[in-house]
Order: sequence, then C-alpha cells, then structure tokens
Amino acid sequence: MAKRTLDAFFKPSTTPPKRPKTEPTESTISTPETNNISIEETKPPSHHSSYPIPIAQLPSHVEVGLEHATPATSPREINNQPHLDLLHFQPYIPRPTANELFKFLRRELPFYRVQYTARRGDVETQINTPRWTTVFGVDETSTFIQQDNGPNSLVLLETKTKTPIPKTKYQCSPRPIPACLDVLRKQVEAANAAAGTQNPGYNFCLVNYYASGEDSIAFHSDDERFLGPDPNIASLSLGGERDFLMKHKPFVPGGNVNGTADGCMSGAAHSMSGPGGTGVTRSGTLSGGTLNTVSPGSRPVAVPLQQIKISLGSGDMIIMRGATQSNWLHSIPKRKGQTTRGRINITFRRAVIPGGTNNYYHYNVGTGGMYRWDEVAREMVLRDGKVKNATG
Ligand SMILES: O=C(O)CCC(=O)C(=O)O
Ligand SMILES: [Fe+2]
Repeated sequence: MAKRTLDAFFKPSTTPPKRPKTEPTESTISTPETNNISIEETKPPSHHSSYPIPIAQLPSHVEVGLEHATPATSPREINNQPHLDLLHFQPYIPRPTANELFKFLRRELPFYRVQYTARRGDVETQINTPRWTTVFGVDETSTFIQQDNGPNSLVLLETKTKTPIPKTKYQCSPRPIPACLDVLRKQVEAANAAAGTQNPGYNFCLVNYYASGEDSIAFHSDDERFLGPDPNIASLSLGGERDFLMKHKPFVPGGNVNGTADGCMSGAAHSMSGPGGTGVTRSGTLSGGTLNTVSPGSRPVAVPLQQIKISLGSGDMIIMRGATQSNWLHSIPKRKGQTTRGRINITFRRAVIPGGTNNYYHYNVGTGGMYRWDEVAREMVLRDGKVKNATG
C-alpha cells in the first residue's frame, strides 16, 4: 500500500483526477515536481459468489489514516453504574478519516430495508426495519478458507474438520467480511488487546445506515444466546452525530422482557423494552443515580433509574463488555424534524452457533431487494429486486 507521512496525510492536498475503478494497482507519485501528491488507484475489489456486487477496497488515503492514526484517543472507561462496563473512544478514528470512511461505505456497500413478520401469541405483525442494514460474517463453526489465488476463491468449510459445509447447514449464503471492513475488524480487536480485554475474536460485522432522524433502533440488548455469555460488542459511529441511550433492564420476575417486534432486530430474540420501543415505565424519578427497589420475591432488587445519554460523533467507538448486555438496553432514538446527517454504525460481534448466522442474515439482509447509494439522487436506490440465495 502507498504510505504517506501523517503530516502529508493531514495537509490539504490537490485532489487527483478520478481513475477508473478497475485499475488494479496503486502508487504514490513523489517527485520534487509533484510534492508527494498521492494518486489513488484502487486495489481490486473483494469478490465472492455470495456478494450481490464486488465490494471496493478502501481508498489508500483512508487506509493510511486508519493505519497511522488509530486509536486517535485513549478510551474512557464508563463503569460507574451496576453491571455497566463500557470503553468510549472519543474518537477512535480521527474525524476527517471517519468522514471519508462514512462516504466510502455508504457508496460501496449493498444495503437492505428488511421487512419481517413477528408473532406474539396469535397476532402476526409486519415490521419495517426503520434503518438500512447489511451484514457479513459467519459463526465460529464455519470458516472461510482461501483455496487459490483466484478472485472468488474463499470457500466455506467446517471449522473443526476443514471439510465443505453441508448444503443444508444454513438457510442463507454467509458472506465473508470484505477487505474494507476486515481492516477495521482487526484494528478493533487490537484496541481490545491494548485495553486489556480478552480477544473477542469477532466473526460478524453488522452495518446500519440511518439516513435521517426518522431512522432509529429501539431499546434492545445484544444478548442473544448465539453470542455466548457476556458478549463483547464493539460499535463504531461514522458520519452524523446521534444520541446513544442506555438504561438498565427492569426486573421481571422469571427473566428478561423478551422481544417483540418494533424494528430493533439486528438479531432476533434480544431482550427489548416492549412494543413501540418507548421503554418500560418505571415508578420513581429519572434523576441521577436514584435506585428503585422492587421486591418481586423475597430478595429486593435495586434497579438504577439513571438513563445514560452519549452523543456519538464521527469516528467514536463504544465497546460494550462484561455483564453490560445482560443488564442494559441501548437505543438510537428517532430525531424527527431535526436535520441530521446520515450516520453509519458498524458493530463487531462473535457468534458461536449456526443459529446466529441464520438470524443475522434473516434480519439484516432478508429476502427483499438490494439498494445502493446514489450520489446524484442522494438516496438509496433499488438495484436488484430480489436477493439471490441470501436467505431461505
Ligand atoms: O447505531 C448504533 O449505534 C447502535 C446499533 C445497535 O445497537 C445494533 O445494531 O445492535
Ligand atoms: Fe445493539
């Protein structure tokens, strides 16, 4: 990859003329005449039979920014409430690079507006996911292995036996994490190591695009059984600033408040705040740190009433660790009427069983059409009416 110094990277540079995307090499012209002007030529895109389109590699100026300047700050630990264990990088990626990465991913990734039906008792409801989504990865029982040097040569094998997976193993065609997101995955794993966190071994990358303040994710926790106990979820924000809310789960005799549909399904069966995603009504005041003690049985349980609001800017990253997911709900609430820039969120996770793979593709790719960002229309445009082999 073409390397440039950090100084050169942050200096305004003359934008070189755009080259056709297909050119497979890249170079930096560095002579006294050109004064280190970087000519960006892209590496060949990531191909796979499961992809609806080839997925471009990062432009070298973004790659350089990521390589040389992340983490941009040391994380702040947020663990001042029961069961809460967060690392907040503010930012993790320097803002100029994060903004470039935002535009690149919005332009290059396939996106979906997933619709699904949710059943509660006898009642079936059709849910329109209130944001754009896409997903890559496979659970730990399968592994993508490079067979040869061909562009389409990653094959999916059983992790244990290294034999091809049975055709019936998945109700979807798992997609390998493309190079442009795999760079981030590795860096975020390194950030965990630097913070003394056990290697999360991320094998999934979920992407949300919130086009405006109308798009949202309702209160939920990412504590599906297919993620194993105490899952580590890293969540990266790019583009427009949005509020990230967290609140402690209420005590429910017999277990969690379980998922009904309100468009927060990055995976099924998370714990949720109830239909409508407006949250569980609690008695008491929502003032700083007040504890509401409920006594469902013989043992009183203290429920912290303080809701947390973190404003997430471009490049910020939150790593949610330990008991956070089993005890806290999080959301990106709607901001109707406010002019908000589009925002991309990327979460890295580790799924441990095939059910996780089926679930993530079902709720983040689905069976509807594939959309791409259109720079002229400035919106997502339908490109492919039906998803080929994406879910069963
Ligand atoms: O957009 C965000 O910051 C949150 C996304 C999220 O919670 C999820 O995808 O599970
Ligand atoms: Fe989440």
